[in-house]
Amino acid sequence: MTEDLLSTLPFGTPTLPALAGQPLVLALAAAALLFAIWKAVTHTDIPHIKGLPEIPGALPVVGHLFALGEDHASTCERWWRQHQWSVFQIRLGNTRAVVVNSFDDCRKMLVGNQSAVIDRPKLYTFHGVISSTQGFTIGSSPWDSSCANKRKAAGTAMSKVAMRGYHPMLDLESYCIVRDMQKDSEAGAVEISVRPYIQRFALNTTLTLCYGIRMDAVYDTLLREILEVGSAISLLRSASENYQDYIPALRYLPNNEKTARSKELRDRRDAYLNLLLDKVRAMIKNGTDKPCISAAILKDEETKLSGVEVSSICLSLVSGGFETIPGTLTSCIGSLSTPEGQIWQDRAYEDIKRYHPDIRDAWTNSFQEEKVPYLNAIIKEAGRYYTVSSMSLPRKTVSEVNWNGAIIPAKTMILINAQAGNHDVDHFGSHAGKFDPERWLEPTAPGEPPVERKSTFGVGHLSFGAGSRACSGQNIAQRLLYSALIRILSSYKIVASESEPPNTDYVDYNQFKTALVAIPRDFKVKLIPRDNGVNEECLAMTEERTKGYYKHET
Ligand code: HEM
Repeated sequence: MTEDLLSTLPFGTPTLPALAGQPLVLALAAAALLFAIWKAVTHTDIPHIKGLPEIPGALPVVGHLFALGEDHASTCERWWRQHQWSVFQIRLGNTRAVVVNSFDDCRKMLVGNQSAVIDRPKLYTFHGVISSTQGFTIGSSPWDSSCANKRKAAGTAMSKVAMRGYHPMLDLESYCIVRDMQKDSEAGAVEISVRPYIQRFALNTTLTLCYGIRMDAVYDTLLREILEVGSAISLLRSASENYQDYIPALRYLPNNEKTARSKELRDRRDAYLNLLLDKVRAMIKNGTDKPCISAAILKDEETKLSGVEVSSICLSLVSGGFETIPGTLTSCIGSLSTPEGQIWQDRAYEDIKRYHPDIRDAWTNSFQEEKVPYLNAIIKEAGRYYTVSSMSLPRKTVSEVNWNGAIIPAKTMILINAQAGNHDVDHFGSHAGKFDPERWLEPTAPGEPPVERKSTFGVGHLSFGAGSRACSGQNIAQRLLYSALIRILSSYKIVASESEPPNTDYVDYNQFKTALVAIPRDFKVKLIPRDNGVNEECLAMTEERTKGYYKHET
């Protein structure tokens, strides 16, 4: 065949090299094609960062997404310990991310580089579909002047000074927890699940702040709709649930279920947000509105914020607290109900009595300040141990970060593994994996009252983040946890159910590892009244005092 071909060519044609080269050219072309394909399937928004280790085993197209599994925080913690790299890079599909694990490195990244890591990444499903109507929440807004304005307005609304105006709300909502626990547990005779009461508490407080509206029933339809939609949206923000954020081709699949589900949730959320704002408008018209963020803005009293910014602030506050507070407080009660936890409860009760010798005084003066050291220690430990937002909220660099000589470029996603940092034995000691409120107390001689240990870094753990985009609701969150816990612990001794006990493992307590905020597994407790007579008296007294507050219930 080759000879036949050769015989047809004119004399002098450079036939031999061409023919000899043909397979070579084909091979080169094939290699170039393969290289181009390889480049395309391993391409990332940010090229490989020199000098920063990358976890081996990234696959084409998906990168480390499959290897990360459902529980990103625990997988990254394991990689840290296995490779001895606290800071490493991974690939989430087409997105390069830097993961930070140890306590000291998390602190150094968030505080030492706070202007560089002030941004948040934009994700296709959450930003492009779910947030297309009400604007981005503060926690998901990229850093710009609008985000700065929203953050400032939220900061003012939740400052220590503003908190004074919320005493009636804290009084009423923490009272409602005990009122309904007392009723539903038949004064301790029936085991109950505590989470629904705490969910209503968390949601009502932020709804009151934002709209001056609350719901009295634990299973109110609107309340449950807000909680259900919020939780479903939280699931759609997780990387493991949403591959289309990192593998763009998936967005174009026919019958894209994620997009359809996102649109459905967006519409349901729009419906209740509009309903709430309409209620505020109606109350303003009738002169019955309560002081709240949206009424102030609707009446154009103070700000230069746009309508979308107002919705965004209200949405941020409502979604900021409705899962984090129940996640932390429910799990905390789970740990306190164990045999060991009951000893801490007794010590807390003793400390409450030290500051409020008459328990009725703990009811009238429990929401103005956080002064009982043992309770503060329990709250800190609950925040640390149950890191409800295990991978925090993602950050993005706006400028280069020089990380021990490796240059992390602008626009790189930064993931803070708060769960790993909060259980870092190098920082919290060898018992970092144990729930122990007393780690936050100074060692004292027997018989001496508990004294809080001063923290050198914010609240002392990473659960509220840190630096330029730290949790805006941190002050109010601490006060909410405190005002609920002091009343619950002064009313009851809490004992875990034998048939449905709590799961107190700091990873496994969470039933949905893929969600942005943990949802504790269900459990039940028995409430043993400390003094039924005093409980009834405190409830009656608070019922009377809070009668006039926030009548506008749905
Ligand atoms: C136990 C309760 C809470 C926990 C554990 C928690 C945790 C967090 C975390 C980890 C962040 C991201 C911080 C960072 O990137 O460094 C955050 C941001 C935020 N939180 Fe909280 N939070 C809690 C309660 C609340 C409450 C009650 C509100 C509002 C009423 C709230 C409002 C916000 C807002 C607005 C942001 C966004 C800040 C920004 O991006 O600039 N949080 N929170």
